[in-house]
Amino acid sequence: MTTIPFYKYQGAGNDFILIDNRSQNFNNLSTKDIKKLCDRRFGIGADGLMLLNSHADYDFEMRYFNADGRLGSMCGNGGRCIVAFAKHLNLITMETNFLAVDGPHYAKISAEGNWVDLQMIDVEEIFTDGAASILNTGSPHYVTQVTDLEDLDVYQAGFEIRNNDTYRENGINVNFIEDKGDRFFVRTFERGVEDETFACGTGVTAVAMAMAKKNGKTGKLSQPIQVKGGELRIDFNYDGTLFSDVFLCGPAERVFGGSVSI
Ligand SMILES: N[C@@H](CCC[C@H](N)C(=O)O)C(=O)O
Repeated sequence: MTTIPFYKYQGAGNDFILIDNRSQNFNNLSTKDIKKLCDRRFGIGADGLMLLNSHADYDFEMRYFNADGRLGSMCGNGGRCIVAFAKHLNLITMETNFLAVDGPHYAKISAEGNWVDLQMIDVEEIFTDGAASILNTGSPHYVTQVTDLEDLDVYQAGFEIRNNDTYRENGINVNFIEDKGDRFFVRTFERGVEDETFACGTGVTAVAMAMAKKNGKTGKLSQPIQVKGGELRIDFNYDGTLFSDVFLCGPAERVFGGSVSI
């Protein structure tokens, strides 16, 4: 039996188990272990689990697993939470450069310590699938506009798109948007959780980019986004071809800590 000290964090309701693995004691967690730890009835409960590893060239390395226990692609809200965790561990102060699965990331933390601006990868390619936009912001996303998002069955609609002939094999995260005038309201069905989550950081980043392109907006842009778990903001530059200087900004809070035996 292994005892694992952990912390639970959340960023706009997207929640994660954080484990300090600088000792490398938890390298061998299996898919089954991670799935159980993330289970909301038989485990701690979370949308994903992250190991914070040491790295020779960066402040730390983020290794992200989805709630199904499998290695995920980039998680934006997870990235913001692991930065807050690194600060809690006194590994960093107000700024950091760390490594994630999609490459290096820079982030800065607010003076209060519970707000993190995380730089995301530059994006150039946006494809279409009917009226939907398809893009990769570190994770693959399908972005589609709807009316009356409050009443949409996001689980059913997201499940059908994620499991259709085009996306079944590799999966995709499905984001539904309603334009509220001063902000977008977004709900996401997440691959790897296989359910709706309260927020998806790479998802809202994809939404901000897809909608800027669709609405012909260029220059230095700042897009507020409302999700089920709170408010996020995407700051970026768009020259009509490339999205650069992209920052996912929002809350990242420690909820509780403890230890668990598996
Ligand atoms: N919640 C995440 C997205 C996590 C990655 C995703 N589920 C996948 O592997 O496709 C976020 O905040 O970006």
